[in-house]
Amino acid sequence: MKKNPRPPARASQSRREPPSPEAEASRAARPLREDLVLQASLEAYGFIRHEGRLADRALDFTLRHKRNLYSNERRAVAERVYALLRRQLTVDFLLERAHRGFSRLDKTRQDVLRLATSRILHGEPMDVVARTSALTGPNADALAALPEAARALEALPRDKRFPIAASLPDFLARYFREVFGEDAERAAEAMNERAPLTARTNGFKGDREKLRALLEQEGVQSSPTSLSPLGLILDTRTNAFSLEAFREGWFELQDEGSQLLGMLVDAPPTRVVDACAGAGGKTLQLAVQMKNRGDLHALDIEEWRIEELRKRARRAGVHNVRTQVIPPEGPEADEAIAPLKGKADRVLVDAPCSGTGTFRRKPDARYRLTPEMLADHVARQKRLLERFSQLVKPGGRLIYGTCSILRQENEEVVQDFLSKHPDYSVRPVAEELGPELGAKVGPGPFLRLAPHLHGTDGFFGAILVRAK
Ligand SMILES: C[S@@+](CC[C@H](N)C(=O)[O-])C[C@H]1O[C@@H](n2cnc3c(N)ncnc32)[C@H](O)[C@@H]1O
Repeated sequence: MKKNPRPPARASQSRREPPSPEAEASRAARPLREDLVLQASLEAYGFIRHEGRLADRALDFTLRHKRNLYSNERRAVAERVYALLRRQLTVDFLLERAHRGFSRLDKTRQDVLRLATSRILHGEPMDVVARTSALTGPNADALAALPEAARALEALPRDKRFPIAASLPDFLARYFREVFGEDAERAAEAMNERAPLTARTNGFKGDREKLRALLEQEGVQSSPTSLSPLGLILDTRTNAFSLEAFREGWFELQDEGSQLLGMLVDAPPTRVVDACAGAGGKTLQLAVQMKNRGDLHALDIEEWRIEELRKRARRAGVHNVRTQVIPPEGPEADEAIAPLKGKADRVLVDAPCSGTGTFRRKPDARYRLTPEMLADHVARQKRLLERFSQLVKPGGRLIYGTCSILRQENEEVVQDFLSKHPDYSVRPVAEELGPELGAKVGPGPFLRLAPHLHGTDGFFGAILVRAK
């Protein structure tokens, strides 16, 4: 085979004329052109590690400009970059021990070694990795020294080993230990797994079994989620956005944990506020709960997110949403929401947070987070709860949620709010979800989800009821 065959003419026709399934299947079976995969992986990883770009954007950008890569090669680039991000601190630790001159190598050489080491950690044979990474001399020898470096890691005392083995910055490793105790290793391991591709059935179109049958007709196998009654887990290789069922609004991609948080709202067909609506993941779910009746106010500070929400609402057949872009802080923010004061039966505050529950999907986020940023998140969460609680009418409910596993952003924010608002009390989530499901998502009165226990992203949810 030629090393760099010219891309077939169809490759540039991209979207409107996708390759036939037969052509795609035969390409997927070809061996990877390792030099091209390595080059693209280095570029994307370099953007993330050395320029601080977000992983999904860096990969999008790189792969958009590498039109000559086949789909199996694109997948390999994405998988290898994500796999390395999940193990970045482990890989660096091992290489610093396995290669004496590692820190003096130029960035690209270091990254070649990092990608190679990560592939070995993920089970690829060492000789294949060395050959396909074009490593020679001391750089190839370093791979052979990895098992000894791994033994050195194993020999460290637990508190030193855990952050490195889990690839968590020290302060996060400490919080993981505080939250999960003896289970911290298992919790962190599960955060380093790949997340499932989960859909939420749009109840306006039909039920989950009907959606399952429709997906099967399009060649996509799925299985029901075990906790959310609305979810289906799709084969991760599915390009969900290209499916007819998606285009016709039958489903949205939404993690099962996020679906469970949405279920806590139990929105009646009256007046409901989704205060941090973003692109509307939960807004669309609430619209179904409301049977498209009443007023569902979707607020956010970002115009582009609200614009996306509008598009998704049209596709989903949602008619009761009123969108509003609001200022983030200060008297203007209060003024913007003043007409809703004391009028809402439900207010959902799905607060911006550290995202520590979503490391499966965003493995690079952990390296960006600092204790100072965490403190900023907490301060903002308290301000948002304070502001949006004013919209709850007597007897109404305030639902607070995050995709964080950290107590500081969850229980502590709720406790702080309750200490200032004696007219609010906690409604245990089991009362909302029923005893069977409720028993699985605790412990305690809150929704507390984690990948190692529930197979979902990490989520927190609290229902706070305002006295009549
Ligand atoms: C966790 S995301 C929401 C996700 C969304 N609810 C969903 O289910 O897809 C948090 C959102 O809060 C928004 N936000 C940040 N500060 C805000 C503020 N002061 N007021 C309202 N929304 C805010 C962000 O723009 C972001 O879209």
